[in-house]
Amino acid sequence: MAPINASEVKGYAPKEVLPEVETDNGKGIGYSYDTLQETANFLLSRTSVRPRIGIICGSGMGSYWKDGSLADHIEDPVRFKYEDIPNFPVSTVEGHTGQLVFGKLGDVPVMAMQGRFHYYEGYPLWKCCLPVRVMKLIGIKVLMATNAAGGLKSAYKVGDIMIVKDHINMMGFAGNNPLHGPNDERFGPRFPPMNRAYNYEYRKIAKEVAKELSIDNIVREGVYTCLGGPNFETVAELNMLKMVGVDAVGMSTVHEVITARHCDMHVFALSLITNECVVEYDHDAEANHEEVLDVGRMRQDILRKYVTKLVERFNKTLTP
Ligand SMILES: O=P(O)(O)O[C@H]1O[C@H](CO)[C@@H](O)[C@H]1O
Ligand code: HPA
Repeated sequence: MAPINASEVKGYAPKEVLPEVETDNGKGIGYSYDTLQETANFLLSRTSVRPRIGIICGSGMGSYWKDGSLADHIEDPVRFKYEDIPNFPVSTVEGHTGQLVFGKLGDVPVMAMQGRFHYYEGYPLWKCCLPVRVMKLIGIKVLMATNAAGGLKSAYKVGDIMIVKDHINMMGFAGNNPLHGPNDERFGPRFPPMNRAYNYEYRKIAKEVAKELSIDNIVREGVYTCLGGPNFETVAELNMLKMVGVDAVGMSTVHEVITARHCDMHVFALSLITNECVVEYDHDAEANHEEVLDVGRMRQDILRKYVTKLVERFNKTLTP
């Protein structure tokens, strides 16, 4: 039988368009501390902003809709396209602009990622989380991760904002973890605890601020899980996740949080519920990325105000 030429198979991406899976020149999994320090030094030498809070803008939040998004409201911005940053991956998902923005949100210096990296794009988890380690090396103390997620808990409505209380690392159950491979103690310990991953004080502040802004009627608290994607879930998969206590489903964040906690950053995370998870068979609705982006746009003003206030409050908890 004649061998199949993979490049002629429909849907096969030729090697040159796939992101490279890199292994630090064969020395191990992930980039070395020194390599990431080079990336941090590159950024620090090109901006005078010294952020202590790093924000990851999820799908439709700060990435896609110009002028109203969080990242577009950062004052005195210094922007770096991902492709211009040494060792950085590039964003390939619609709604993820692909740039780092340094500047001020309210009166707080921040660094925002306008677009994140996902496993389904072809990046290994350690590479999806590389920016978190770079954040650590530039002096950031708090990671605020935002994402778009499907609402699994029946009480959740599209447009709700869920404060993440905890996560279930489904990909980790199968041995896929951003910390897989040799451990560099300069980042953190071999066996980091994860029972206090989502900072209790920040969750409490987030509930108070929701009241102050009169958005407590749409702010919830729940458990997030990340699946590998890129397909949305089957009915059976969603029902299984519901049974084990998942409230919202996405394809990101969990590995970023693990990486941040490993290197002792404080973590706060928000999910914007962009669609209802379909848990019955006799239902016509189908999850789709356009709806995810549309709901991001619908909520961008509220999210921007909420995140800006949270950043101001979290910053007050940090010692000068
Ligand atoms: O988690 P973020 O990046 O917000 O995006 C979510 O939305 C996309 C699916 O529509 C997936 O990338 C999923 O993870
Ligand atoms: O329903 C979803 N499932 C997985 N990821 C998602 N990201 C936004 N919505 C969803």
